[in-house]
Amino acid sequence: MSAPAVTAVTSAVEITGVTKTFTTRSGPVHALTEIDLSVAKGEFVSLIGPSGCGKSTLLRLIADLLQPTDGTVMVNGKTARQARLDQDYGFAFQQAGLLDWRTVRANVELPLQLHGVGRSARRARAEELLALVGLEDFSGHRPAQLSGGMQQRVAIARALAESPTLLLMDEPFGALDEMTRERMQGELVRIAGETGAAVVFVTHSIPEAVFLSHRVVVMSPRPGRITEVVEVPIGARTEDTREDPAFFAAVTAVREALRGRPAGDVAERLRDVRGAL
Ligand SMILES: Nc1ncnc2c1ncn2[C@@H]1O[C@H](COP(=O)(O)OP(=O)(O)OP(=O)(O)O)[C@@H](O)[C@H]1O
Repeated sequence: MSAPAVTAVTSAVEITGVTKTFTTRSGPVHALTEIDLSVAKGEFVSLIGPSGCGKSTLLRLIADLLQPTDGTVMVNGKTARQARLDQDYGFAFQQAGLLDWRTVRANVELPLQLHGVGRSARRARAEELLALVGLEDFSGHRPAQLSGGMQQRVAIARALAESPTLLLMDEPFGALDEMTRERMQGELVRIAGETGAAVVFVTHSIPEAVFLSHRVVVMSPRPGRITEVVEVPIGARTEDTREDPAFFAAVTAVREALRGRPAGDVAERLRDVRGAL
């Protein structure tokens, strides 16, 4: 008998037929219904939709912080639980969530320390990550001595500590001013590119979703479902990307989808824009 064929796992996340209903005192809350979503390795996908449509719930299902009522969530070809045990993903939230009494470097080292990595290896890894996020000169500072954007960069470095192949981010730049936010978006694109990590990113901002993502997943109000997936046909992101007609075309497509109108194909939309110029 021949050995079963070994198929390479190409998906970082594979969500199939997922429904999530919360049981509350005032009855069931149908947060998500019929969710199918696949995120390829190294792909950047944003989730966008009205408040309460289940974006954070979906992220928490991927992270195995919640279990689906129905359906399956696979991460790197394993169950979400196994992926959590294997530390396949890093998580970053709106609040940087740093420990004030630890130095910046000690914050980045924390997940490594919790998993028994030795002192010198931890330190070397933390220094490497702080350089990656441009904070090598601040490793001895306390979080309170840093700006909001710098704290968020520390949180990203910490999320990357164990070289996850998947980053789960829940509005990590939501509390930052617009200029810092744009700079952080540029940094994140670079970091994702350099580490090769797939990213699932929750945001309320259409331009942010478009700037960052290969695909933008648009969700409807409760019970949350995926109504459109908008492909963003923009190559390497640069300072000029936000002024590119392709960027505007993708922003318009996502906005239309959020309004419940068909987003259409962004490349076609772009041809129309160029034709009209
Ligand atoms: N632990 C919970 N118990 C009961 N209901 C919950 C729980 N967590 C979320 N919900 C409900 O599920 C729905 C989706 O919530 P979720 O936080 O995922 O939405 P969201 O799209 O991330 O919202 P926002 O954009 O406002 O952050 C909401 O109606 C919320 O009240």
